[in-house]
Amino acid sequence: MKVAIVGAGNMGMAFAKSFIQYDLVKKENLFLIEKNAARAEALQSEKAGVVVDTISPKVGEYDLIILSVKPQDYPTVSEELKKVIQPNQIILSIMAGISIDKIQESLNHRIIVRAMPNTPALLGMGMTAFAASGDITLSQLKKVENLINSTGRAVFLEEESLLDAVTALSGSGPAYFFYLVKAMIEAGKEMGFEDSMAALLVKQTMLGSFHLINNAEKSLDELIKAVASKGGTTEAALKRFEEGLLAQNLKEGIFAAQKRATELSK
Ligand SMILES: NC(=O)C1=CN([C@@H]2O[C@H](COP(=O)(O)OP(=O)(O)OC[C@H]3O[C@@H](n4cnc5c(N)ncnc54)[C@H](O)[C@@H]3O)[C@@H](O)[C@H]2O)C=CC1
Ligand SMILES: O=C(O)[C@@H]1CCC=N1
Repeated sequence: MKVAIVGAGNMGMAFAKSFIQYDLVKKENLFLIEKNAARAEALQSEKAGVVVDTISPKVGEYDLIILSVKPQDYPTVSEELKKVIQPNQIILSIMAGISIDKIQESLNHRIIVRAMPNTPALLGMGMTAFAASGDITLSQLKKVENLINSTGRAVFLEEESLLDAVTALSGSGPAYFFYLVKAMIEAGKEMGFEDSMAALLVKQTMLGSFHLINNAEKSLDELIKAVASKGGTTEAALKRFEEGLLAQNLKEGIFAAQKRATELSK
């Protein structure tokens, strides 16, 4: 398959690297359109693919075009892209908040897949949800799904409107996890540990706990109960979290992310 990527930044390249790793796309068939000169030069020197800095008619030769610029940069991109796009090309957008309708209208093009990945895709451990326009064939959809599967797990959504919630939950989710880990490491340092020791204690705890969620055959409440002894230390921490409305604040943060995704589509 021949793939062009408009915006070879973090997510665009996370995708590209997985396609190459699983031999779904050959480097000579990977067209990287990257506006930032320093970034383009770095991609060039690591021989990541065929690197260019602007959208040209050559883009029309690729089976799939991935849109991975920031939503704010999309108007400029669509202006250029609509001049060169060919009717049989598949568009895969990973941009937050920009609807299939909007992409169809701005590109005057029908075949659109809209996906929301996350950064663990860098390690082939991403979580992506995707939806598609009614105009796509099953064969085209399967081709895109096969590509996304190389970046981790993928789920198809019948309802595109759920993608803003996906963005808030799994798209932004890695940042929430890093935020919690960072706060725990900081607490460790304030209690007297060296940075590296605090980080080790927290990271191994998060890793082991994640595997318990998947393997212990217990609900999250049961797992919490198994740690929190009556009158003990965990209970003291959980009580403080409840007083500070930590769970509620987390949920409200996620709802704010969903609202922002919806705003981006306007
Ligand atoms: N970073 C994340 O965790 C996730 C990001 N996304 C979406 O992916 C998209 C990209 O995000 P990131 O990779 O984080 O951003 P990024 O800033 O790393 O990458 C965007 C790239 O697009 C390039 N660019 C901007 N305008 C261009 C143009 N006209 N032509 C060619 N290249 C151009 C920039 O120079 C930059 O390298 C966004 O729309 C975001 O909503 C989706 C899921 C997760
Ligand atoms: O923060 C953002 O807007 C993008 C979408 C999901 C993760 N990063």
